[in-house]
Amino acid sequence: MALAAKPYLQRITALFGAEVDWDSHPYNVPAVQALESIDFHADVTFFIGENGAGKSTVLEAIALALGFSLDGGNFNVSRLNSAQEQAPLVRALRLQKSFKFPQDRYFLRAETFHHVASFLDAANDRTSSSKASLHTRSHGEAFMDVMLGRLTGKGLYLLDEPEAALSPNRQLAALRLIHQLVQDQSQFIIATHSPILLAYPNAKILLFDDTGITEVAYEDTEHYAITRDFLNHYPRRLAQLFAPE
Ligand SMILES: Nc1ncnc2c1ncn2[C@@H]1O[C@H](COP(=O)(O)OP(=O)(O)OP(=O)(O)O)[C@@H](O)[C@H]1O
Repeated sequence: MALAAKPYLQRITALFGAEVDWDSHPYNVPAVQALESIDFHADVTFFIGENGAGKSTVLEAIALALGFSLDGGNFNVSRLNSAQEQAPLVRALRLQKSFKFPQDRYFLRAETFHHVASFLDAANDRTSSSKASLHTRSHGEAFMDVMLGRLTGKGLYLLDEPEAALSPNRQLAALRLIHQLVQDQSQFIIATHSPILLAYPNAKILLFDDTGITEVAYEDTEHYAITRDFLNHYPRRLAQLFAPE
């Protein structure tokens, strides 16, 4: 049987040393405390969970361990970002990778997208569909430009809440793009709250919560259940929400 190129990132294992202070960030986050290992799906792995559950903390540590900048972007941004601050969790992570390197890599974060856009403008790296400065585009347009224009396939892509900038319609477009890139030998690891993105077929969905990190089925996620219930019954749910105590 031929060896599979994907997943490029197969597994992370956390080895915590005796020096770890479990009372301080990031080790006081329950999902980090419970982190032993994560096996990634060859196509798409999602990190989900409440705000503050630790999704970005773990995704960021993986990104840094892979050589990305904290700000995100590709490896060019990483190399030119000398102010790289090493997150402590990185030191605990061991990465198990495929024999094959991805041809493309990108760490896309809504939070720091402004910095990456500035870097790309300064480098005059305007390969986006608009060919314009990313700063003259809306947040969502610029985010979509990066996804459409810079993710070139056969890649390993880490996305942190990509939906933050995207309309529901653009989230559908992002889903289609993710599918095209998966079919072109790409792997995604995505932290998200979007019930639209989470619908990606056969993805591995990992729920971060107080008990640790567990795999869940799409229709068992709160994202699916709450959104579906609210949209189907929103007048009643609004009345319940706004009722006096
Ligand atoms: N630099 C920091 N110093 C101390 N605590 C931090 C720091 N960054 C994050 N935290 C805390 O760590 C916890 C996990 O944060 P993280 O950003 O990983 O959550 P998240 O699951 O990505 O949340 P969200 O869905 O809101 O983005 C939170 O309680 C947060 O307040």
